[in-house]
Amino acid sequence: MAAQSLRFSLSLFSPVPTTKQLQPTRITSKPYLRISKPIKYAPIRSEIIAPSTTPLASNGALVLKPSVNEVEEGPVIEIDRVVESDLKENGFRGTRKTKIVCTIGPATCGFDDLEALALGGMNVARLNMCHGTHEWHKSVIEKIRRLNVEKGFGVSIMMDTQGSEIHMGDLVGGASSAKVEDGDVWTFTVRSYESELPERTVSVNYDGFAEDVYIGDELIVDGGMARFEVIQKIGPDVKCLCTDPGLLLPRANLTFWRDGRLVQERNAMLPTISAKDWLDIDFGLSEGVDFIAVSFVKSAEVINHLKKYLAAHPHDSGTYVISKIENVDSLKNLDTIIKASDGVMVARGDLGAQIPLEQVPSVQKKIVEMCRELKKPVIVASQLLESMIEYPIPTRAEVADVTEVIRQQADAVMLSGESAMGQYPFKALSVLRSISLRIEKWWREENCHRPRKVPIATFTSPNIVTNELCTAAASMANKLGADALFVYTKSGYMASLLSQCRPDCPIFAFTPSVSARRRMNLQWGLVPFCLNFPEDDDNTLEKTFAFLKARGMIKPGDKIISVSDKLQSIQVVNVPRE
Ligand SMILES: Nc1ncnc2c1ncn2[C@@H]1O[C@H](COP(=O)(O)OP(=O)(O)O)[C@@H](O)[C@H]1O
Ligand SMILES: C=C(OP(=O)(O)O)C(=O)O
Ligand SMILES: [K+]
Ligand SMILES: [Mg+2]
Repeated sequence: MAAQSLRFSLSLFSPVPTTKQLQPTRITSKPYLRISKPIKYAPIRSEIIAPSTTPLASNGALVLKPSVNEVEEGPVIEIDRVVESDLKENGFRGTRKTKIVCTIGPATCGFDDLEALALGGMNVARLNMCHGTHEWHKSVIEKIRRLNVEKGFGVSIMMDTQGSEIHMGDLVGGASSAKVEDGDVWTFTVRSYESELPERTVSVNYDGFAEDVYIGDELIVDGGMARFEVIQKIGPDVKCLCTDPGLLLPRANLTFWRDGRLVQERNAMLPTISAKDWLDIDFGLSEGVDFIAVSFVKSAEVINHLKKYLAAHPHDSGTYVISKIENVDSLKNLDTIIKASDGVMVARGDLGAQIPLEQVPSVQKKIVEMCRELKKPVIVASQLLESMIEYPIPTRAEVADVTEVIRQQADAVMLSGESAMGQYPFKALSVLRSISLRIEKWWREENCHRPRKVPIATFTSPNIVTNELCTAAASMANKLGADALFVYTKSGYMASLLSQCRPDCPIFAFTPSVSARRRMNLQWGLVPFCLNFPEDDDNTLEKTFAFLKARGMIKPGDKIISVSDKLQSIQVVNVPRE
């Protein structure tokens, strides 16, 4: 029996491809239609060519200028090398559609670790600003950029704010965890200690905490990692008796319950984006991050405010704002929050501390469905493979949970502690990849397409036409058994509409903008390419075919459905022999 299950595990969770198995990804040719052999992989310029109409970021990392090399070599198509290898190995339809976000932490911050994650299929690296210094995050960002540039990956970067819910500070002596036993008395304090905290003392980030809390309140750490009862208040110190033993982790979230109900008033006084968060956001912008995930969003206002701030910021190149749904207020305002955001994260960790755990699965399902209806990408996060922080294989229950997320067709799944500080980050990634491939295949074979009802109010009038065009193209692709959908897109909007239709075939999204390419990394079924064809070019499709053929990515006879916003047209084309 043991041997059987071992065999099963090994075949299900296939190993990460090695560097050798993967081909370089650059496709370059001169002239356009006569394809020379792909040139040798060259040491790379910082970023890609943009047409003169693309707004340029003043951030060094994002300035889009053609290098001398490109001018000489002609147009360039860039695709993440792992995606390219996936397309070749698994076939177009078999290419993984669900995207993977990995939180980077001490277990994965080395260059080789990041490379292994990129090889294993990480699409987006998440940096959690609850932890680490700017210096630490900057070095991770630099390593990822270097990997992208030198090794041909297309990994995007998401910065996740700390937010200002009530949470603990670091533990005494910088410990990574502290055990609390039944009957222990701990002090939760708002005092600031110049030197070391006394034993059994925990600092709390919210100044009003000692005044607001009542004797008899229940204090829950991280949704139940440990529980206390407030027994005494002495100025800034609140003495609490442990009623349910467990583990305290640094900066753990705290919630308060009175008469069996979550106490929320005090949280309402805290800003969603704290002073620290604004500094982190400025840092993220100067580093050119692709996504900013905002923790503990309560309403759409804060997202609108942040988006205005980004639009006016000299370093912004269209950074996407992701709202994390993780508290009761966000559930009350879901519709407006989703509409205001560029994407959403179901942050099940904190969410599970604020609503009864048994409600989390149905809330997740509802949010994923709403995001599909409102055409916004959605990430399902936290505890997907929690046991893999310690063990090399997941529990059957975790496999069932991930399976359900993939069946719900969320855009992305996320690893937190599993990749940040776990013992098996690469195995955890491989498990996510294997389950995605398996369940997506099942979905295609069972023909599970269901037309989605889309509220018409979601679209402004020009977008209604674009939406109809995309819906029709995706439906044709399924009915005609197309090998791929092609879309030429500047901002990624049309690609996003196609992705929302969840077609059987991959969507090759060609964009001149490197930042748009990276933002598309979060969306289901999109295969983002950077492509620098001039905007007024009439032979874009033929040239694209020529490049992809030279690369061995398409072959004569492949059926392609190409969608163009400019011409408001759908073309069905078989890749020509010449
Ligand atoms: N940048 C980092 N530096 C150190 N540890 C980190 C970092 N990012 C994540 N971790 C560790 O991984 C754990 C899980 O990550 P995550 O779920 O993102 O954070 P949290 O537990 O604060 O919600 C954290 O509790 C922390 O121990
Ligand atoms: C993703 C989450 O947020 P964080 O890890 O930042 O607490 C969560 O709470 O599930
Ligand atoms: K966070
Ligand atoms: Mg959270």
